[in-house]
Amino acid sequence: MRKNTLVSEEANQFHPSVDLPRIEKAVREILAAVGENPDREGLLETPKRVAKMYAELFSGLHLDPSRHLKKVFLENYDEMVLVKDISFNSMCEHHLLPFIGKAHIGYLPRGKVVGLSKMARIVEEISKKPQVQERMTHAIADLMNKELDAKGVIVVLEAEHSCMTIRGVKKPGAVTITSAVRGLFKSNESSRAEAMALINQK
Ligand SMILES: Nc1nc2c(ncn2[C@@H]2O[C@H](COP(=O)(O)OP(=O)(O)OP(=O)(O)O)[C@@H](O)[C@H]2O)c(=O)[nH]1
Ligand SMILES: [Zn+2]
Repeated sequence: MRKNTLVSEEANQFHPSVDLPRIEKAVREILAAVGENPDREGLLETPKRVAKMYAELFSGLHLDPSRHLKKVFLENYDEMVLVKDISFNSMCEHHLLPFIGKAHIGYLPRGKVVGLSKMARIVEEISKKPQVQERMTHAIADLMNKELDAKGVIVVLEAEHSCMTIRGVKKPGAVTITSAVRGLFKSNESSRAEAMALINQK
């Protein structure tokens, strides 16, 4: 006997611990609480859609991004590798509103390099949970540093927080920039300056 009639007929393609019917119930409750009629035509499928949306936007809660950095290539290259303009969207944990921007990741390899797409994959997974930009920046830097045993890692994130643009203080265009440096990028000013110049180059 099914407990909740809102439950989707589709197979749950999300992690088994994601309780879609529970999210659907909560969304219905929010709609009612703000004074909407959750039973009107246009809103009938909304709880189901929102449940799937949250399952997708928070899918990183159930993933371990380190798995993307396990396959490395042994390469005699010890100069900087920088992937910039990796687009991301995450959800601010204070308001559950998106913050959207770009990540730039540079590292100085110590004999091991990683597939470039893997740097975008870790950004993607680390972004898919309730986040703050500072923690996300640190998480990317620490993961790169640990898994690659790099000589140095630099991570810069720039993002617009919709909790600051569509509500509250309402300042569209305000961009938050966070950075984290590890290893040589911390101790060597010219390496850090070189990376920042490349990141800022349009
Ligand atoms: N440090 C940091 N703050 C964030 C981030 N995302 C959102 N915030 C801020 O979290 C704060 C929450 O502040 P509160 O005073 O608890 O909540 P609030 O009353 O909704 O605040 P206002 O947005 O000023 O209306 C706000 O200042 C947001 O701008 C983030 O990634 N990092
Ligand atoms: Zn917020």
